[in-house]
Amino acid sequence: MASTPEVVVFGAGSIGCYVGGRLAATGATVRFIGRERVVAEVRAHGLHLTDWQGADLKVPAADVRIDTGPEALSTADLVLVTVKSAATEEAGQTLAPRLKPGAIVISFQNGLHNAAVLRGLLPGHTVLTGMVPFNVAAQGQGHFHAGSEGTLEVERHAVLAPFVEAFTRAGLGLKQHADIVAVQWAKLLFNLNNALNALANLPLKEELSQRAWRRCLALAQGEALAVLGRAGVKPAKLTPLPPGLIPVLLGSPDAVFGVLAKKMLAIDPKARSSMWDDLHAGRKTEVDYLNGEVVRLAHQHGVSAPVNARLVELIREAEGGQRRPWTGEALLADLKQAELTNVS
Ligand SMILES: NC(=O)C1=CN([C@@H]2O[C@H](COP(=O)(O)OP(=O)(O)OC[C@H]3O[C@@H](n4cnc5c(N)ncnc54)[C@H](OP(=O)(O)O)[C@@H]3O)[C@@H](O)[C@H]2O)C=CC1
Ligand SMILES: CC(C)(CO)C(=O)C(=O)O
Repeated sequence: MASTPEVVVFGAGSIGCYVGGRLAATGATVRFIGRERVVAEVRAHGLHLTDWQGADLKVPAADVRIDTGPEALSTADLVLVTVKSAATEEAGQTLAPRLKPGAIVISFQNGLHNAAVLRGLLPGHTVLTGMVPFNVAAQGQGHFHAGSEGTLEVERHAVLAPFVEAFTRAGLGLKQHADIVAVQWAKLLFNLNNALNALANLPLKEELSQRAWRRCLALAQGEALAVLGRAGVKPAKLTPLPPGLIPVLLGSPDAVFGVLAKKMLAIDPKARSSMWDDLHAGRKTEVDYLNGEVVRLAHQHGVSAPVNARLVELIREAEGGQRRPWTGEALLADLKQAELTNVS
């Protein structure tokens, strides 16, 4: 490995530009691979990375190495895969013939199986599961803003040692976990809100400030927790409150929630979920990799998950162009009805 390891971001979008941009702005050697639209934007404006706590970093256009082609992969020591889940297989196929021996790959994606998909396509390489806890919104003109807190998390592995300092210097952290599956499930419980946020068509903070939307999330999480219990999966504790108690907190009245869940509401007022981004841009969402995983696990264990199945159905409907103007109350009634009739 060269004295300064080379990091390549595969999938320069919100997460890729933000994480890679902060690494580049603080001295790491980073190259980006992305689509023409993002490449043109970043070449024109450079990268501007801000966060909700006031961090403000820039990489001038002349210093950003970004391309649509995969050439940068051949010299990468570490590849961060930051495409949406449906694009993981194609990403792996692009990486496979180009990575040099010993190159390491981290999947910084939501969902459960992206690293496994990459591992299957990249035998001989160490592929690690990562987790991004914070929200990033693309603001245009190369500006990416992180609207909530958290440090990057990753599966524990000795190969990470040469890279930890760069992530720390960038203010991103790189917390290593022995049980990354537990971390992924804990994150997925939060990501059950992605579908709700997309249907609400509201910023996350506004949505989570309304009890009816929180009660929808409590229903989806409660159902998922019951399925996890049945499957013997214990989600990690990523917040001061254990995962099992979060639905109770979510169900509390607005005034109580506002006081008890200050941290959960410490979100940039404009931030929305990545699923809202996808629906808004007319792209297929990751709902199958989030709520769909709860439905699949339920079926594997001989039970059903009607609330999450209904959310998958509603998001598919919205992907197909049918956008209903949901209120939290109307969706809550719909989800309770799905639970009652229990067809999933
Ligand atoms: N945004 C957020 O706040 C958070 C997102 N995440 C997760 O992080 C992952 C990435 O999300 P996000 O950054 O929002 O996604 P984006 O859609 O913003 O970024 C992914 C980018 O990769 C591009 N891409 C896909 N395939 C290729 C390819 N073969 N070659 C080059 N570029 C490619 C996409 O282009 P195109 O769309 O044209 O295919 C897109 O521009 C997801 O799993 C998401 O759930 C996790 C935490 C927070
Ligand atoms: C950070 C969070 C939970 C919400 O933005 C997310 O993961 C997403 O939008 O996909």
